Amino acid sequence: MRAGLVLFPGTNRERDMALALQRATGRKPAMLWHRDTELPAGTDLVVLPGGFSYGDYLRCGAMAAQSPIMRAVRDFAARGGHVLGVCNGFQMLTEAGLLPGALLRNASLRFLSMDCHMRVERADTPFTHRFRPGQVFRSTMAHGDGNYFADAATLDRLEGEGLVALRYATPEGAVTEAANRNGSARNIAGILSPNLRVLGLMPHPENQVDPLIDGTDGLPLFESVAETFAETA
Ligand SMILES: NC(=O)CC[C@H](N)C(=O)O
Repeated sequence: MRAGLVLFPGTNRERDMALALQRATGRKPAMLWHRDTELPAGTDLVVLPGGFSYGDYLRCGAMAAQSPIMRAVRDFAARGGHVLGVCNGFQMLTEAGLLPGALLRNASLRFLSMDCHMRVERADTPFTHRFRPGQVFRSTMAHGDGNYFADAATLDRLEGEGLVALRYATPEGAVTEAANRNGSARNIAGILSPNLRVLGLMPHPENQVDPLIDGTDGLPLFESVAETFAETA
């Protein structure tokens, strides 16, 4: 799999993300710069990693969504390309109109840096097929603006079309208010585009890809997308 990892001024999770992709695919991702106007030929997956792009000025992800490379990312997605946005990357995807809704300030108005658990709502997508349906996995949240919001009609459509990929849940898999630390609508942690090829999620699965650091709960996500492109390994 040929992955391209986009760096913006203020991105800070690119090394962890690069390592996660390398572990799953055996290949280093291409490091791309926000001023680039084209993706490398043969790119299978574009990854927008976490951080504080442009210092979170205006709104998280708002300025990144206007950067030159995002035009190429939009075109790539329109041609059916696969895109993964994690945390600040998810915020960019909503700001760029590639996913619906918005990430508002956490309900507590505090930056949250803590473990969380997610339940896999769809295990038949390019990003999740190595999980079992309903599987709960542990991850980490580290954000000030992770409170997923969309109007009721959009939420109903997302649910109706099966585009909610991940929900905050207890370790036992119960979708409760207490498990939803940032206040996201309907406990939504991650959503998909209608063609299932764009995934945005707030927690950081790239934190859990090494048994010696914090376990490997996040690895199936990267292995799923790597397997999707096994033929271009
Ligand atoms: N870890 C991140 O990507 C954080 C995203 C964004 N800067 C926020 O605080 O919400």
